[in-house]
Amino acid sequence: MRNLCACRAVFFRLRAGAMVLHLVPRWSASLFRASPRWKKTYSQRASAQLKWLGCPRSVYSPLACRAYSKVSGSPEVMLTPERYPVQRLPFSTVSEEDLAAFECIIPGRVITDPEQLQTCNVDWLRTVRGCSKVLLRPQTSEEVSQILRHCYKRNLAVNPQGGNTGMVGGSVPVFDEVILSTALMNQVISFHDVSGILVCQAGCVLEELSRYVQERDFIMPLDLGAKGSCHIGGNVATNAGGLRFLRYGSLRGTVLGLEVVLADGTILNCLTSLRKDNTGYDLKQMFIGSEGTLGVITAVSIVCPPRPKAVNVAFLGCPGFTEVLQTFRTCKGQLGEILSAFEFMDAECMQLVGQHLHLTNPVQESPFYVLVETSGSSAGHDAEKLTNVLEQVLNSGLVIDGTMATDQRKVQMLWALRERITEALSRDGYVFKYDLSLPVERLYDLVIDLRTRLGPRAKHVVGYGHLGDGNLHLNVTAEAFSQELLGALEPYVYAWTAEQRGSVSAEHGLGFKKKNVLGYSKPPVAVKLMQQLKAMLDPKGILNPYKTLPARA
Ligand SMILES: O=C(O)CC[C@@H](O)C(=O)O
Ligand SMILES: [Zn+2]
Repeated sequence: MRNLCACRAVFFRLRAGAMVLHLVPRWSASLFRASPRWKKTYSQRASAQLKWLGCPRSVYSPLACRAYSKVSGSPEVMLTPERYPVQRLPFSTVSEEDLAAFECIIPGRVITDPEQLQTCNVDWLRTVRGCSKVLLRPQTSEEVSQILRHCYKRNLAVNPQGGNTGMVGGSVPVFDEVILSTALMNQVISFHDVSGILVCQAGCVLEELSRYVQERDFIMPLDLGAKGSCHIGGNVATNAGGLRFLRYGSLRGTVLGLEVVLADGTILNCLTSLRKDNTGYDLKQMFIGSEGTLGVITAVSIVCPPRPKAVNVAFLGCPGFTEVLQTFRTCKGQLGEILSAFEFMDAECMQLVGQHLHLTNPVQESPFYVLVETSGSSAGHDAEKLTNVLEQVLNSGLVIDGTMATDQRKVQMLWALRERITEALSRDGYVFKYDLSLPVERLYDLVIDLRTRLGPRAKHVVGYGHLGDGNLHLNVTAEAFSQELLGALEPYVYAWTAEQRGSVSAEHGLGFKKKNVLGYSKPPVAVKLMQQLKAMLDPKGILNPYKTLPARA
C-alpha cells in the first residue's frame, strides 16, 4: 500500500493480516465533527446557550436562525415566485393592527427589522427566498396558541421555522407568510435517567440535546450534519433520518409523544412518555413528517438509547459499487447488532471535499469509499468482530485500502469526509439535490446514467449517502441555476425512481421544491386522503402553504 497523504502517520492502516485496532468513542467526538461553518453557527448560538443554561432572558440576544451564514459578496437569491410558477393565495397581509396584537402576545419578540428578516427569508442553500415582513419568537406553547388563534381569525399565512436547515425549501416563506420561529422554545422539560426518555421544547438545538443526554450516559437517537443548528421540532416535523437511522431507526419509532398547536390555536397535548399505548389512533404520527402543514410542534417526548461504551470507525476504499454492496453484506452479516453506520461516497465526492474544504483522503484513491461504524458495549468483543470482518474484505479484494482512527480527533476526520460533502457541494456552484430511496443494488445506476445524460451541462454528478438504509443522495452541480438543466433532470429522476418503486424523498421531505412530485411515490388515493386531512385540520390552509402537498385540482 502506498503512503498517499501527509496525515497517514496519524492513522493505523489496515493491511490484510496486519491490523491494529483502536477503540474510539465517537460520541465524544461529535462536537469536533462539526464543520467550521457549522461551528461558526454554533458559536453564534452562544447567547442561546446561555439562556438554555438558565441565564436571564434579558442577556439573550435575539435572532440566530441560520445554519450557514451568507457568503459575503454572494449575489442576492432570486425571489421564489420569480423562479418557480407559484401564485400567492388570497391570505390577508400583515397590518399595523396585527403587529400590535402580536406585540401584546409576545412583547419585545416581534421582529420587523429588514436585516434580521433577510436571514430567515432565505434557505441556507440560498435557492429560495420569501419576503415576509415579520418574525415572531414565542417562548411557550400558550404563546404559539394565541398567535395562531389570531392568524387563523385574520386569515394570515404562517411559516413555522426551526433551525432553517432544510433541503427542500420547506422552512422559509414563499411569499409574505408570518415566520413563527421556535428558536426561543429551547428548554428541556424532563429527562428520566432509567428509561432515557427526554421531554423538551421544540426549539432545542439537536447538538445541545446530544450534549445534555451524553452527560447522563445516553445519546440522541438521531444525528445529522446540521446538528449545530437544527431544532428537534424541525427534525420531527421533517421526520429527519440522518446518520444513526441504521441502528436506532426512524423518529416514527423513537418519538413517544408530541405537543402540537393546531391551525386555529387549539393545543393538542399528546406529550406522553409511554412506550406502549394502543388507545385509538396514533395521532402524533400525522404530525411527524408533516413539515408544519398540519400543526406546529411545540414539544417532543423522545426515547434516547444508552451511550455505547465502544465505538469504532473504519474508512475503506472499494474498487467498484458491486464491492461496496458485498462489503455491506459482509458487515451486516458479521457485525450484526453492533453495526451502527454504513455510509458510502463516490470518488467525485472525495475530490470535492479535497478541492473545497481541503480535507485529505486518508486511503488510496478508489472509485468508492465506505465508512463503517460499530457501537457496542464490549470493547474487546467489538474490536475482534470488526478486525475479522476487515481482514476478510481486504483479503477477498472487496476493499483496496482502509484506515481506522486511533483517537477522537481522527474519528472526527474520518466522519468529516462524509458529513461535509453537502458543504463542499454548496461551494461548487448551484446544487440540484435529490434524496432517493432505491433498491440497494440499483442505488448507483442512476448516477452513472445521469453523467451520460447531462454531459458537460453539469459540473459534477455525485452519489453518496446512507447505503445501509437504501438512501442515495444524488447531487448535481452547475455554475448557476438553469431551467434547461432542471428540465433534463426532472421529471427524469423521479420517473426513474418510480420505475424502481423507490421514494422521491427518503429523508428530506417534500417542502416547496418537491411537493408536485408526491404522486411518483404515492397513489392518487393516498394523495387525495392527505389533502382531505390537511383540509380537516387546517381548513383555511394557513399553515406552511405551498408546501408538501400538490394544490388540489
Ligand atoms: O446534501 C444532501 O443532499 C444530503 C444531506 C444529508 O442528508 C446527508 O446525509 O449528508
Ligand atoms: Zn442524509
